[in-house]
Amino acid sequence: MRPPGKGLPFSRRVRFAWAGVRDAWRLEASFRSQCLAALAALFALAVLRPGWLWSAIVVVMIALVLAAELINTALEAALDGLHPEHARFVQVAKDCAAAAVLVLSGASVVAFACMLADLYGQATAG
Ligand SMILES: Nc1ncnc2c1ncn2[C@@H]1O[C@H](COP(=O)(O)OP(=O)(O)OP(=O)(O)O)[C@@H](O)[C@H]1O
Repeated sequence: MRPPGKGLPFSRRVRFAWAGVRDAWRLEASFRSQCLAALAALFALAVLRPGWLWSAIVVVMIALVLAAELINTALEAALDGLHPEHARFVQVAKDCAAAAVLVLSGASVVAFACMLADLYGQATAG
């Protein structure tokens, strides 16, 4: 027997995914901050016009950070629901998921700084 929710039309699955984004926005202050930082970075791309390659790198980094935060939120919600009591394995799982977000956030900042350095180098060379 097919599990409920499987084989639904694409539009229904997009609605489920959008509901997940709304839940993360409602529940997680860090997701809201990351969305605002992403908007600021996209605005910077629109103003600075660093070229297709840098734009692609920045957009991919934004997507990775937001996706990692969504997975982190999903893991936290599942663990809190399934095992609300204090447990070492919950701590390890939550801390590792948070570390994944931190690693990607740090890499994003470095990539953005490299883009700015490259643009500065081009501006001062010419
Ligand atoms: N049930 C638990 N058992 C053991 N440690 C836990 C448990 N719940 C939370 N912790 C510890 O407390 C920290 C904070 O947990 P919490 O669920 O508040 O997530 P958070 O770090 O605030 O994440 P976010 O800011 O993304 O919501 C976790 O990283 C973990 O180390």
